Amino acid sequence: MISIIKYIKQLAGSDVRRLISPVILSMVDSLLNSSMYGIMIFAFMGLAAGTFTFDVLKTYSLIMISIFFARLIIHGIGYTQAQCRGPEISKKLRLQIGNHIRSLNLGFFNKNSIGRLNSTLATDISDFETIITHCLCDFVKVVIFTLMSLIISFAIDWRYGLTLGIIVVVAFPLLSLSGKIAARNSKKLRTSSQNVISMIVEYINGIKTFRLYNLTGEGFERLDNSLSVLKKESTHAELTILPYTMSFSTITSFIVPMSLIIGTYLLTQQNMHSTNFLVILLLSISISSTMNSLSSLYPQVRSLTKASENMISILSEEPFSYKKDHADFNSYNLSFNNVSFQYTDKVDVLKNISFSADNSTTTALIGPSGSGKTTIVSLISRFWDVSSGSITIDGEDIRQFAPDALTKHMAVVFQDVYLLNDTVLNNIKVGKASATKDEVIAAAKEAHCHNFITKMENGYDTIIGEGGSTLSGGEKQRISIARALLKDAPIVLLDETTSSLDADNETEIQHAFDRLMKNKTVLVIAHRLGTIINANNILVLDKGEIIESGNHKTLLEKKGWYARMFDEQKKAQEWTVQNNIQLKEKKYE
Ligand SMILES: Nc1ncnc2c1ncn2[C@@H]1O[C@H](COP(=O)(O)OP(=O)(O)OP(=O)(O)O)[C@@H](O)[C@H]1O
Repeated sequence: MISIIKYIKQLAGSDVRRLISPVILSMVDSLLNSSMYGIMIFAFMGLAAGTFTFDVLKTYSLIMISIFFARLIIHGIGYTQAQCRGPEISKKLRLQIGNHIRSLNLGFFNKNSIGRLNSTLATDISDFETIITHCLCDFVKVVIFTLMSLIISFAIDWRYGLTLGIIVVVAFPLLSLSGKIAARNSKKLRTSSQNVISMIVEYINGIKTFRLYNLTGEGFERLDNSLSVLKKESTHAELTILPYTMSFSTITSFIVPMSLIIGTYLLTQQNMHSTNFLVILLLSISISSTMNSLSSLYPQVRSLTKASENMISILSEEPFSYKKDHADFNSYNLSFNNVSFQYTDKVDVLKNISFSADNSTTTALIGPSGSGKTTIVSLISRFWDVSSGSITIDGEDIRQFAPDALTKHMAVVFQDVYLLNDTVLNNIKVGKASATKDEVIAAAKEAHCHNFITKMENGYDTIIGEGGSTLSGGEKQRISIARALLKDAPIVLLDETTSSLDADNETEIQHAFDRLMKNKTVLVIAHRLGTIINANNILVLDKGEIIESGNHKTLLEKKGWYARMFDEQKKAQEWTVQNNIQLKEKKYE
């Protein structure tokens, strides 16, 4: 239990103080509840002694009514506080974890499955909220009431107190064991449920592939297996804990018959006052039912162990370090200085990369698949940090700046465009939250998406499905170009931007790019060499190294990889044009 309190303290941070008040109110409520039994003893004693007059009855009734209303108010305040503060603390925690994840190196996502993150952000935090909102106060109430009942029972008769004490001492280790097992089971259960979530996410994302390869339904063994494991773990968790909780409940149920036996013995053999006998019976019924509720409450509280560890392990991931929250540059000259980079510890994905990309210039990155082009772009956005060497903007190492501060100066159009499940308007406004509708429309026109947007059911107010599922690849890409145009940032990073655009639109889109790239520091990844002929500098990458660099003319003169590829692409293009002409001629024959 102490470990759970430590976890709550660690996760709630300074807000843990806000939980003290509802916990104290629960304690007071429980103390007042126990005090009713004290008053009952006095009342019964007065009755037996014949001193129970109408005035005494009035006094006792007044006290009882006052305690009743005090309890009502205290319970109401404590309950309301817990109900309000629990969700507030967990909301803060959710935001804290979300913001923390945002500040991490993207390597974190290589190590952690979507299922794990999903389960932590949804289930683990919800469980934490349930514990701090409901279970914590209830648990405190039960413990205080049990302790007070023990004290009262000793006050009535030490032999009765001792009997009750022995039952509690025998029962509590069982409860403690059930808590330990619940904590252990919850580790396995949570891991299995994380696997199931990962599989479901994979299943939904890959539904097309699964359907094409008949992997849906029973055939999709991975999801099927993970569901079976979850079912097995859930059953195992219930069955392993059951003997302990049942034994605990059985022992606590013995309190009433044991009290009856010991009470009768004390009454008949030891001359105990009959009023005490009555109080013993009433008290035993209350302790028995209160302690019984612990059998489900305690394992529930202990199962928070794994959930807390999951959240703490995410929060203890080292975020990107930086010195400055803001980045102000006089120029946007970008420079790679002997940059090497590894995603994992072993393989150098980039080796000693050095180049400069100055203001108002375009630098093109080309090379075979896996040569490191996307990695270079990701390093500039500080998705990752270099393993050695440095990247500078205006002579300043980008590691000095918070990633958010850096990306404010960048407009990025990546290969895999992510669109929000929101209106078209808001999706474009991602580029500039303060943009007016007119500005959005102007950007959409420049990116050649205005026409298809206005043909949609609600125009700019049409909701795009999750991840842009209702749009074609080219449409998604044009919306992402509109975003970048709206942002109008001084550094432009383009990755495979023309790959999903249809041929008819490509020239027009190229104009939009020219507008986007004008007077900017541009880094563009391209596979079609025809689009980068005018680039100021072309870097040819192979296996993480720059094997050639220069402009189109000098690279052709070198007669190396670039010249060979350019020649091949030109021939392929001529061949396609030739084929198209022949096909058209055949059609009209
Ligand atoms: N998140 C990652 N974790 C580990 N390795 C990665 C990761 N992303 C890329 N790599 C590896 O780094 C190397 C360079 O990848 P990168 O995506 O930069 O190549 P690229 O030139 O952009 O390829 P393409 O033209 O196919 O997009 C590849 O070997 C790739 O497998």
